[in-house]
Amino acid sequence: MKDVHSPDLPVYTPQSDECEVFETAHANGLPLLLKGPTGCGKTRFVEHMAARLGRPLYTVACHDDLSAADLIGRYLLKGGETVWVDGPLTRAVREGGICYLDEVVEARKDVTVVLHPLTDDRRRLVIDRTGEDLPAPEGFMLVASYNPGYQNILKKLKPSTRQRFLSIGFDFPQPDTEIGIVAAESGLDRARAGALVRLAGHIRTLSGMDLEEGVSTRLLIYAASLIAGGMKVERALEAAVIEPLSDEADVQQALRDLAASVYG
Ligand SMILES: Nc1ncnc2c1ncn2[C@@H]1O[C@H](COP(=O)(O)OP(=O)(O)OP(=O)(O)O)[C@@H](O)[C@H]1O
Repeated sequence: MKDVHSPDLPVYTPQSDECEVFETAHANGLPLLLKGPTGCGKTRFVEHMAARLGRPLYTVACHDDLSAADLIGRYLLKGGETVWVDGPLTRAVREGGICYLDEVVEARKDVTVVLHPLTDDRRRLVIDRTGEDLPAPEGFMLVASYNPGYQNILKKLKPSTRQRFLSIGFDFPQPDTEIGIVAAESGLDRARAGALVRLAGHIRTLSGMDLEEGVSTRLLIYAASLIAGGMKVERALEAAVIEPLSDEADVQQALRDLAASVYG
């Protein structure tokens, strides 16, 4: 395992004891589900932990067309011959790596059939097309994420799937932690990063009412990077916060008013 402070680890500031939970899950061969809003650090967390544990990481951004074959692999025609090509999940199993399924709830239903035997005590990947039945070696871990905020009734994880995973709930970091993250990622000073985080605090109290979701740490970093690069705060907020959050003129105006009250 790598030193937590090693310079080649992707930087991650913990929110709580999530690193210990991840490590223990990994040591025990248990799958982990990360729940939380977009852009709050889930992917960075997995990248950090995979590097820390010295495991290869295969990340798959799930979408509504993603099928089991996209994860497992398929036969492809190469130079007149048909050859089997492993998908990212199979590669992770063969190498004892970590497979991260981002927004797993988006994937097609046949994906669940593949995940179930991998996420209970069988820990096996069955590849019908090649007739292989691969036991997952020590080191292999399945991590999935989903955003409970914008799930609709049709797109929910079934209890039989959810209850195969340990779960960690993520949220936006505490203000002091978030200021540190925004400043470190963008190069902006802490005072100006602090103003952005204060604005975010106000905007997040609006989410659910006028906004589908509060402003992410990712967008704050974008805004901070623009400001650090010399752009005027007003223009940076317009491009990195107001336009990305809403298309509606009245909501955009409410956000501008909030910004004016913070920067007033
Ligand atoms: N705790 C943290 N430590 C360091 N950087 C962070 C942290 N949280 C967020 N970030 C920064 O915010 C950015 C967005 O985070 P990340 O991509 O991990 O979000 P996410 O939760 O995976 O989002 P999505 O669900 O949209 O994939 C990262 O690239 C990183 O710059």
